[in-house]
This record gives sequence, C-alpha cells and structure tokens, in this order.
Amino acid sequence: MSSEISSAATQDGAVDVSGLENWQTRADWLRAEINRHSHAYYVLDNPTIPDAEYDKLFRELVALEQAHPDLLTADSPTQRVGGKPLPQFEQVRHAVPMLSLNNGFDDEDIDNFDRRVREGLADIAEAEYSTELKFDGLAISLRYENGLLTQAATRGDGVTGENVTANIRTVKAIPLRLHGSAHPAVLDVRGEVLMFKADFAKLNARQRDAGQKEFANPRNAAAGSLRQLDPRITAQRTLRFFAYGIGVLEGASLPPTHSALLDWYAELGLPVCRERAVVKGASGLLGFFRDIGQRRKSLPYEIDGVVYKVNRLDQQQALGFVSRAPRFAIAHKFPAEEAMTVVQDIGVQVGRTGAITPVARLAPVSVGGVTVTNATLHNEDEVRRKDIQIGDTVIVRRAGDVIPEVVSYVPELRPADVRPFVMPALCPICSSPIVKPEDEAVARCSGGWVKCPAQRKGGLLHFVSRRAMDIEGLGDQLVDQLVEKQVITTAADLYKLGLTALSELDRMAAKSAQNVVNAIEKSKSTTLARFIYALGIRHVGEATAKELAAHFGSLDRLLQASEAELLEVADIGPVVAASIRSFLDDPLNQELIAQLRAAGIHWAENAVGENKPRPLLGKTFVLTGTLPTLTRDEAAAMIESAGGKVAGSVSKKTSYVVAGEEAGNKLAKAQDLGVPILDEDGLKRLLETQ
Ligand SMILES: NC(=O)c1ccc[n+]([C@@H]2O[C@H](COP(=O)([O-])OP(=O)(O)OC[C@H]3O[C@@H](n4cnc5c(N)ncnc54)[C@H](O)[C@@H]3O)[C@@H](O)[C@H]2O)c1
Ligand SMILES: [Zn+2]
Repeated sequence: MSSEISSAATQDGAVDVSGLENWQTRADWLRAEINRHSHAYYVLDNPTIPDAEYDKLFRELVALEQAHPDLLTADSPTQRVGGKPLPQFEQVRHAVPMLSLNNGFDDEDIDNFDRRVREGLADIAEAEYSTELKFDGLAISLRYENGLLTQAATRGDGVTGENVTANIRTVKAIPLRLHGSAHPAVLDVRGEVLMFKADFAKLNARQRDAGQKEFANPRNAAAGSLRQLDPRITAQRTLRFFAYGIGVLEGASLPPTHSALLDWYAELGLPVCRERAVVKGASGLLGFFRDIGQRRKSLPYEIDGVVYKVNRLDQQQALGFVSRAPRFAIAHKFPAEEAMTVVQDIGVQVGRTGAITPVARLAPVSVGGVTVTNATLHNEDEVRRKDIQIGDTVIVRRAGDVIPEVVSYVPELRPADVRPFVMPALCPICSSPIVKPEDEAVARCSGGWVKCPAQRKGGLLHFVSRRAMDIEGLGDQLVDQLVEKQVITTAADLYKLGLTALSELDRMAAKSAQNVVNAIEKSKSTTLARFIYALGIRHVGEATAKELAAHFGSLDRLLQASEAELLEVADIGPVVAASIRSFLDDPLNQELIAQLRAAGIHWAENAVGENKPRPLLGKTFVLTGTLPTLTRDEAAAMIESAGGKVAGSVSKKTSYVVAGEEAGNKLAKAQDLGVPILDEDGLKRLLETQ
C-alpha cells in the first residue's frame, strides 16, 4: 500500500484518513471497530453506538474494499451476517442460510434496485413486488415437522445459530402446532421476533422499579429476552412474531408467489402482518413506502423501514444471492432517528410560564433528515439522572416532529475535562432570580411576563397559536421584533396594532402587514374555549379550556367561580382550580381580560351554561380519513359541543367511528370490533336527531 493512493483519494474527499498511514491501516481499523460494535449489538444485545454511526463505518469499509479489492479479506465483516452465536446455547446449523438484506435510502436507490431486477430477469418490462414492513426485532427460524414445532434457532452468523426452542415455546404468538390437517413433512418458517411498543414500555418500567438496566430499544429488549438461558424469564416478557420467509420445505410444493406464501402461513395459524401489499414497478414501491411512512408512528411496533421482495418465487430463484443478501429483495430504510454528536455547551431556555429548560448546544448533526444543533434536556433532574456534561459525546434522537432530545452520553468517549451543567441563579433574559419549588421538577424565572421578555414572547406566541386565537402570519420572528422594540407588551396591544406600526418593522412587506392586520381582525370572532386557552393559565390546556367553557357557558360566570365551583368541572382537581383562581385574581390579568373584551373579542355565549342540552354526553367518537366538507377540527367541535368526546384510537369503548375518504387502520379496527361507523351525513343526522 503506498502513500500515493492515500493522498490521491484524500484529495477526492472520499474518505478522511488524516493521521493514518495508508488504506490498509484504515481498513484494519474499520474492521476492528465494526467487529467490536457488532459484538456489543448481536451478542451482548447492548449497542455502544447508534445504528446510523455503525452503518457509516460499514459503508466506508464497503467502499474501501470496492475501490481496492486487494484489501478484501474472507473474514471481513462486509462478507458476513450478524454475530457469533453465544457458546452457552447449543448450536444449530441452518440448512438454508439466514441472510441479511441490502439497504436503500432514497428514491434513486429504489429505482436502481428495480432496474437491476428487471435486467436480471431478461429485461422484463415491469416487475411485480410483494411489499411488507421491516420489523425491528431479530430473525428466527422455526422448524415444523408434520405440523409440530420441533426447533427454533436465531440467525447467529447466518450459517450457525443458537437453539432457543425452549424460549420460543413461551411465546404465545407462535403456534406449537400448525392449524389445519395437511402439513408438510418439514417447514422452516422464517420471521421476526419483536416486542410491541406498549410491552417494551411496561418492561422498562418494571426494570426501572427493580433497579435493573433498562433496554435501549424494543429490538434489544426482544433479543435480550429471547436469548435467555432461563426460559422462565422469556416467559415473563411479551414477545410477538411475524412470519416473512421460508427456508427448507419438504413434502409440499412451494406456492407460486411470496404473497401466496404469506397467505398460506396465515391459514396455518402463523402470525402474518396485515400491512402488506402487492405492487408493480418502482412507483408502486415508493407509494407503499410513503403510505407506511405516514402511519409509522401509529403502528403498535417499531419498524425501521419497509422491505420489497420480487413476488414470483421462480424469479427470486433466478436472481439469487450475493455474499450476504438476496438480489431479489431490498430494505428501504427510513432516515435514522438517532445520531451521535458532541455537546459544546448547555444553555437554558425560558418558556412562557417561566419554566427553565436546559438545552444542549450541539455540533451540527443530521438526524431524521434535518440538521440539529439544539436538543432538549427537559429539566435539571433529568440532566443529573442521565449524567450529561459539557464535552460529552451524546446520542441525539429526533422521532418524527418531536423536539430533538439527548438520549444518553457515550461513556467510552467521555474526555477528562467534561464540565457539569450548572443551573444559573438568574434568568438569562431578565435577570430575575430563578426559583425551584421543592415539590417540582421545573425551575422557573420569577420575573413573570411583566419583567421577563422571554415569558412575554412565549405568552404571545401561545395566544396567537393555531389552537388558541389562530392569528396567522404572527410567527416567531415577528413576535420577537414586536416585543423587543416594545411595540407590544400584552396580548391586548395586538389589537391596537396598526398598519403603520407593522410596516415600520424590518423586512415587513406591505402585503404581509395587511395580511397580519386582517388576521388579527378575524380572530376577534372566536369561541369561549379558545379564549380561555389563549390566556395561557398554567395547567389549563386545550381540553380543560373546553371543559371550562362548556361548564360555565359564559366568561363572567367563570370569572366569578369559586375554587369549590371550579372543582365541580370534569377533570379539574385542586391544583388546577387553585391555578385558575390565582390567575383570575391577579389585577394585571383582570385588566388584560377587560382590555381584550373592549378590543372587540367576542364569542357566542351560552345563556344557560351547564343546562345546555348535551345529547352526546358519555359517547366517544374517533375520526379517521378526510370528510367531504368538515375539517377534523370542525367535526370534533360539533361533537364536543354536544357533549361527546373525541378520542385518538379505536377500542371496545368507542361509540362511533366517523370515517371519511382514505380512512386507514382505525376503520379496519372498528370493523373488527363491530363499532358502528358513520360518514359525515350520518354524524350530522345524529346531531340533529338527538
Ligand atoms: N449499533 C450498532 O453497534 C450496530 C451493530 C451491528 C449492527 N447494527 C445494525 O443492525 C443492522 C444490520 O443488521 P442485519 O444484518 O440484521 O440487517 P438488517 O437489520 O439491515 O436487515 C436484515 C434483517 O431484517 C429483518 N427483517 C425485518 N423485517 C423483515 C422482512 N419483512 N423480511 C425480511 N427480513 C426482515 C430480518 O431479521 C433480517 O435478518 C443495521 O441497521 C445496523 O445499523 C448496529
Ligand atoms: Zn426571565
């Protein structure tokens, strides 16, 4: 290996080898790192770094070996699957190896996969695929002889796995005897053992209570639970199973397609996931990917992508395998939700109620498809519990639209000079003392909105937000300017804002100034519930505001309500009642409310208050899909004003499901449970006739 190669490639910018002698050294280093992490992940079920970081190392090694084939060794991790089986278990040799899957990340990868498949099948015009989910668990092989479960083995290194038959027998989702009567002499079912999100949360809560180590994620929990030497421990953990493939088959003929194989499995009583489809071409694959991506959060188990398989089994056979994965299948992965980066500092943020949130300032890192530079540490106790310090390398998580958070630090990468976070004594914005009541986890700026611009801004942003007064166009930056330049101090000042004042602000075009003025004007017509919510009373969220509005019917009645009367409202306890009373007793707040009413904010008051008819009282509705004329909010408001409740998920207690176009899972679930289903007209009729 000459230094020439290394310097040329460095100029390419392909791989950073600074400080390393040559490619050989780099490849050796990568192999050692990858092997170390694989061992922690596959054998110990206790990963040391996020998957995305591991994948980065792995991809670098693949690229290196492709560019310099002489570097490739037979024992390179790129040529192998999984990890070595644990010696404590009896070993099982897989007659048909259990392989991994190749990965794709963007649309182009999938187009290329589809093209390679068509080329590999003598240039067929269009390929048919079976699409399914990529479950985040561990692969298992279940051997049934004449319908009876005789052996279960983990994937291990793909060739040799661990005999976990005794443990698998405790998994209720897996039949010990196949349904029906005609059974093949030997059937080797391949599938994934996994743990559902709810069971994972329960398990971790139990581990916490027992002072034992919590699992990093459901995959590790599933793997750790299955690979127990004592099956009684496995039996205490709720594991599930989905079948997705086949190894050996004797005494029966293979169905013609993968989808038919899964249908057959379902008939045999094996769990097969419902979320699957048969599609054509790359566009069909991408359609499935987007649909699942949208519903990912609501699935009861974790997935890290979807899997596409050529549907016809004869075509699968024709395409065959490369070293560690089939050519006929690919996993289309979602962007990683976890990444590793360095905490450069820990600052604090002041919320609208004065709550002080420690925030990690991070070296920029891409997580879940966006660049993250700040991540919440929630509160001081949490920082101590997780022992996160300035200078630490940490794992950052960003799942969907959720605010990025720091999950943990990486002990082996902690430098000697880390510094702990110190809660400042004074608010960084207004210099008022920060106080922390003994019985609360949260420290607060004691300045209140009168002294603290951060609280003022937060309060105003809450006031104008979509679920409060819904004033469009008043974003973060505009509110910042208005508060900083002292154009407005309270929400009431918003209603005095004229075009001139707005136009004087930086970068405010005449047209957008006019839009803001119009939006403010429009917001004057609102509902009592929105108005109460907009006030930003501590502990009064949207649901409580709705309850208050429905219960009292008019603002004056609410203003006069005693704590005892407040306690009569559904779901309101002593803490909330006291918080409402103390807010309303504050002369500054009384002044604010008077000014807002004087500015012309109004709503339809209900003269009879609590006596208003509430025909849907006690009924729970679930909304799904797109209704022809009503938005979800409107439909929910109609149901709630008639006394009904709107819930997020369907259960036996659901009274009605209101389904529109493109209703998904919830509709299917309602049908399963026999819950009555209404369309928009049905809902309207119900409201009229009651
Ligand atoms: N954090 C770490 O240190 C570390 C170490 C090693 C591996 N890993 C992670 O493990 C993964 C690689 O491991 P891998 O070889 O198990 O590959 P993989 O997880 O990328 O894909 C192959 C596996 O997918 C599973 N699978 C789920 N649904 C499936 C379906 N419908 N059809 C077929 N298979 C399905 C099977 O168990 C199969 O073995 C990567 O995500 C990598 O980041 C992480
Ligand atoms: Zn402050």
